[in-house]
Amino acid sequence: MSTNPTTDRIRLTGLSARGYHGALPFERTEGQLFVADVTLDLGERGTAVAAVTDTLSDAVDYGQVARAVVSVIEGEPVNLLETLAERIGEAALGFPRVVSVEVSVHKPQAPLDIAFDDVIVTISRTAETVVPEAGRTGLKAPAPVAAPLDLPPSPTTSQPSTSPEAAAWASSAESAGSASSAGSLTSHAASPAAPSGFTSHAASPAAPSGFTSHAASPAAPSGFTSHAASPAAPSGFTSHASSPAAPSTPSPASQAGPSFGQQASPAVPASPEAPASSPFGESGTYSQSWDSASATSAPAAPVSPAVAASAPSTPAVGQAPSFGQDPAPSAPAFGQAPSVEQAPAFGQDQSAPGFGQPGVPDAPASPAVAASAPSTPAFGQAPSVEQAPAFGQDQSAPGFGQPGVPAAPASPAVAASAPSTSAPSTSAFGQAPSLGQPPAPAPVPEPPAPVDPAIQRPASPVEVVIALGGNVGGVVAALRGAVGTLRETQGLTVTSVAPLARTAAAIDDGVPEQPDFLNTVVLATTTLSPREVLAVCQGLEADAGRVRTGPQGPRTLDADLITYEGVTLDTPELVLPHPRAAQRAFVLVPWAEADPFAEIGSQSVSALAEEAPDRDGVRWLALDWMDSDNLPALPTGQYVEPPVGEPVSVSAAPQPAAAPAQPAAPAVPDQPPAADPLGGAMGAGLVEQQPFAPSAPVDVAAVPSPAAPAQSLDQAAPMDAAAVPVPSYDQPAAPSYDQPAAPSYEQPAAPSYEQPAVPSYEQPAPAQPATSSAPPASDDAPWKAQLNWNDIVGRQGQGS
Ligand SMILES: Nc1ncnc2c1ncn2[C@@H]1O[C@H](COP(=O)(O)OP(=O)(O)OP(=O)(O)O)[C@@H](O)[C@H]1O
Ligand SMILES: Nc1nc2c(c(=O)[nH]1)N=C(CO)CN2
Repeated sequence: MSTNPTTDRIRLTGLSARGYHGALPFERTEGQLFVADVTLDLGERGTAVAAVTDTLSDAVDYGQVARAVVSVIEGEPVNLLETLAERIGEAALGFPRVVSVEVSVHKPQAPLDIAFDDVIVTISRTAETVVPEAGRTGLKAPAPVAAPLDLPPSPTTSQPSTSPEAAAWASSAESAGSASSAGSLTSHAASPAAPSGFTSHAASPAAPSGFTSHAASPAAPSGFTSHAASPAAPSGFTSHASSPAAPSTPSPASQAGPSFGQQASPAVPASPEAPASSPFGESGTYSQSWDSASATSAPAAPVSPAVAASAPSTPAVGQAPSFGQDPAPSAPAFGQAPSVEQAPAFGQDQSAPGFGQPGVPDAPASPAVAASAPSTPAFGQAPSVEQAPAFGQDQSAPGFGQPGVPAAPASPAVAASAPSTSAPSTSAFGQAPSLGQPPAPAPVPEPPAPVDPAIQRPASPVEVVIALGGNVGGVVAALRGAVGTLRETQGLTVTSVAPLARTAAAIDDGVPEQPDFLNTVVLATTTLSPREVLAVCQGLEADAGRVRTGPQGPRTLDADLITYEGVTLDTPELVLPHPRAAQRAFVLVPWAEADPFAEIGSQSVSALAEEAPDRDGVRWLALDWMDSDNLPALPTGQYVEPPVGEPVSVSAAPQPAAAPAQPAAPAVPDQPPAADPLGGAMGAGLVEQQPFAPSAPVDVAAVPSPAAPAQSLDQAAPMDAAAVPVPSYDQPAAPSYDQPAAPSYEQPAAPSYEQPAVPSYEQPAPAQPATSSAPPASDDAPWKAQLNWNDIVGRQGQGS
């Protein structure tokens, strides 16, 4: 790296946000996680002054750097990681005292069709080497976060320049000015929230000659003049933007031209696709209804759709909506700042790796995901964060600061509320207000502490539901591993593990067919915040080496947070309850098994399960799949279309389901991987099904062993044995699971039958031969092995 190890440096790692970068169309519409590590080289003794004065304005405010980086990630989409890294480098170099920078950009969810941990592009740049991109003329050093974002000055406030925020503003201004390198620096800094007529006189005495700021934001009210725009750009830099992506990334909100005091913050590089294109970006509100956990709940002021959608990139505070709009001091407008949620994260030490996810470094498992995803600075930004750990939550909630659980988001949200509630006589940065700043600001009525339910930890454990599924690779192992990890995750207690369900892939029309899934649901209680639980889920996926080839492509492990007790949420990062869970039998069926009285959105999970469009795709359930040594040899079994016209009245109830075969069923056990029975490729297993012998059809797969019997969802349903030609165990052609010949994923012994090399999902083996009564598996979808129709569960035993 070009940063010099002998010089002073600041490192920010795991800065995470959702971006829409990539060359593939779905990457532009769906977005994905990007993580940045940034090392700022401050030169020799670059921190010395700050260390002596202990004053933020003499330091590089890493909170602002973090926000700037996230703004770039959430900003204008680019094709390449290289470009993204370059822009982040530009943003970082835009800060005073930063002489060079190393940037690593991670794309852990990159659309590769093989398992991988991460894709990382690392660049090193110095101020001199930053090259403006074509089409970005004049944007050499985008002001990372325009200082005005710190300031919610109000035109209706009698003493705008003396508010705490103004003090912070002035502080920032001074910081920027004093830090500015010699030379003319013109900053056309956007000022998203600057109120009409507001003029900042916070010019720094140290501001270099020629430093001129033009508030260029479309939302910047006329009359606003800032002499303290962005943090100083390096020598020779001319900044025309307050935010890297702002000028070229019109967000719906910005285009809507919200007036000052309203929710949207146009100058912020809102995620280009959010809200319109974000899969979860639909307009909506989030609200929270903590029961016992609402120690510091904000007035659940609904967030406007625009805000909710663009929350992560909306510098709420700076908007000063409450000041401009609501004369009431209690200004619930503060409560609407989804930003609040986010601010704290940046004030925190982001260096801590993921929590509860040992071995999953930066990306999804990192608390940074939960903590830093949003870029919205709240209330005076970082300073607040560092002040008040309040939050009213149990900061000692297990899960942090414990072995394997780095203490990262220790006081995540907290501080959000601090700024204006803390001593107003002190600048928001906690600095002595004497450093060229205006006099101590007059006390401003305390707004209610804003609370973002996404990052709020409950005071006492709440129930959560996590759905797990996968259809590529060693899914059984992945699912077991995920449950094991959840059990070990501090702050989370697994209370129940649902049966394992084999389910047909529920995918939209037009999406290529893919192997059946194995799905389950984990019930737990937690003291983690919703975002933290989401981060845990994403860590599970990373642990499993999640493979994704597209939005609905097969995956090694998908872990979704289905419900979090008492919280509804609609943000790009997290929607609660999960927006599609109520229509997904592959979630509802196992969930209902684990908790027959469960509800989602006040509806019975059991009832919804029966109505779900993919209900017929639930092929069987295995109860003790976590511990059983007798899982079906075929994790996804055989697929046999139900006999047409034949009344089927079979359930997979324990007894009949244990009957392993029907005569008509093909004998096609999968080959378990010889070396790693649990880690074998599930997809491969699906495509490599081979008959023992055409003359000895065996239905091994689709039927759980007696030890792990298929579980009828409708056990009360009478079984019409007569209508079901279910062979007995005595049938010689139907080997039981006790038979050594029956391969099992639990039985490492290599199967005796000969198999070709294990094909991969991408390289399917030849289709299985059909039996007399079963339709042949198609060549183009060999995993779609025939389903034993008596393995379909529920529906009064009717297969479909
Ligand atoms: N309740 C939630 N649980 C999990 N992820 C969520 C949730 N709400 C929003 N998300 C976001 O959805 C994004 C995409 O998730 P993921 O890639 O798992 O989707 P998917 O598996 O393709 O589809 P689905 O979410 O329908 O299973 C994640 O980055 C995450 O931030
Ligand atoms: N059967 C099944 N189908 C799916 C599943 C899943 O887990 N099981 N997950 C999906 C996206 O997460 C899409 N479709």
